[in-house]
Amino acid sequence: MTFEQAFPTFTNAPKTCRHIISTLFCDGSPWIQTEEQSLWPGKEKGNRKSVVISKRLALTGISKMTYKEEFIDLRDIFSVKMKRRRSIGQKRGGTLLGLTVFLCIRKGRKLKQGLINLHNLSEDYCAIWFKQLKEILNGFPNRPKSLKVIINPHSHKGEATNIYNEHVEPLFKLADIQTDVTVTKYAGHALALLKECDLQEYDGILCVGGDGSVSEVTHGLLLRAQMDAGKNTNANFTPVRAPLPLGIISAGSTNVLAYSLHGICHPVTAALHIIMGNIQPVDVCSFSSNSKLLRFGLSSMFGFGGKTLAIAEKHRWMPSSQRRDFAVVKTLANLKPDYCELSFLPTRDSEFTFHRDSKKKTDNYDYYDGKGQWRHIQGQFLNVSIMSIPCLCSMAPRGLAPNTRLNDGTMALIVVRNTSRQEFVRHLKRHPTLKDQFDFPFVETYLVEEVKLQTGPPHNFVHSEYEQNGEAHTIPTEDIYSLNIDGDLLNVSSEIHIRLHPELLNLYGSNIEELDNCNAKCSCL
Ligand SMILES: Nc1ncnc2c1ncn2[C@@H]1O[C@H](COP(=O)(O)OP(=O)(O)OP(=O)(O)O)[C@@H](O)[C@H]1O
Repeated sequence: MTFEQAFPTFTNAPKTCRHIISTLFCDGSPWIQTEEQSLWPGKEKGNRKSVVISKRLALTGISKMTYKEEFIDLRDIFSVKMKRRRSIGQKRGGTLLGLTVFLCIRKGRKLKQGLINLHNLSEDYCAIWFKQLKEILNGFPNRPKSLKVIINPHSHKGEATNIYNEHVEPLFKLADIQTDVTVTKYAGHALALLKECDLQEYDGILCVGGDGSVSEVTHGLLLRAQMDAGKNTNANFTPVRAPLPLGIISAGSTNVLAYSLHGICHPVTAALHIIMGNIQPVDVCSFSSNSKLLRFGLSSMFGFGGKTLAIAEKHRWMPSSQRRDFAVVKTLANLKPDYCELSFLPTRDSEFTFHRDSKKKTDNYDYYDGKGQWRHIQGQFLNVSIMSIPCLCSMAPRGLAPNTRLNDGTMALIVVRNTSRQEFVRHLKRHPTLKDQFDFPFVETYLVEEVKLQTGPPHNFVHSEYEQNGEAHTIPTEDIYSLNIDGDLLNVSSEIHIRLHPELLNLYGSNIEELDNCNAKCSCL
């Protein structure tokens, strides 16, 4: 008797489901070639494979299955559970109904949970399949068993804990991932924790929060790696890679890293990337001053970006969405350029790009005449951005730096020279549109490996005033300026040296190549 004759209801199930079930029972070798994994191997009825599989299914005694999705493969499974009927309040035992297989399903950039119910009343059959599936799941690389979770309870609208408890923790439980949760009590708590906790207990770190929290955890994790490797961070050192991958559950207002990584802010997608062990290496920058390491980070802004964050931080009492818009408007109202000297090393293996008429730059430019040579520019700048990731966010769905990638070994250096407020606003307003935000004569972009940023000639210095014998005196003090590093504010007074370190950090996630298809809308300009 064929399988179809034995179990007529099963013939209506999607072919891919039959394919999955069959692969579970190929003794010793549950795998089918890649090209066959996403589709039923034989389209024509009665071919050799389908007959073999049908026989196997007949032997297993599968009586019924339900599943709506198509095109899945074994690697999409992240959990298997025994399915039992239990009366209300009953916690153990119950009548066995079969197995439930949990799957990760991709819908565009989103990942969601799916399931297949395999109905079978035999304890013996279910025990065998359960064991075999568990073995398969344990064999997948990078899937974490234990995570250190760090939650900032104050991020954005204070929703981080809820987001974790409602959307993430149940999935981790389903996937049998152990978690050790710390809810931070003060700014800098995550950094202190990562400096001293025993990381060997964990397979990965998870940060639930906004950009500032992610930045602190990224820095903490990389700093810890340097401490463990005995690196002297006060010299021009070559950093070692972070020991554990980092997962990000976005709970902030802008969530630049989460957007750049997942293309969307969706806690379930982020959680499933972690569960499935999807790893994406990213390039990281180190920020040093006077040969002293200040910070590891992924993006930085000086000028408009730094001042906006400084104002936003001073108005933390405002709701976060209003705070950001308020800070943008206030900084625009007082728009002033800063004098700045920039030295940079263009990327060796890629042409740096100009987005303005190069003829107009002859007065300021020491033209690049070979690869690997330092270049220098100086003048009055409204904003300088240095970014090792594309920095996607709702205000810039294609990215603040769409000309770089997560791990392409380059940083984007974007320089906005002094211009009128009106022109600068035009440049900002292009970020959420499909128009090129760099196509202005006052904007220049380069792909670089290293940057030195020096600001504030004597006439720009901050002066402190005092009175002596009735006379007013001024003392020039150091020029302190605000640097926005991944949404965290850093006040600096001397030259900043920014170096790129390719693939220094592994993140749980995937690479988003099709940036232009993102439909997010601007909310602040
Ligand atoms: N318990 C805490 N109390 C106060 N500050 C905290 C606490 N935990 C973390 N922080 C700090 O809060 C800062 C901002 O956090 P985060 O970026 O997560 O929120 P946000 O600013 O609301 O989000 P976004 O940056 O997306 O607007 C971080 O720099 C972090 O160091």
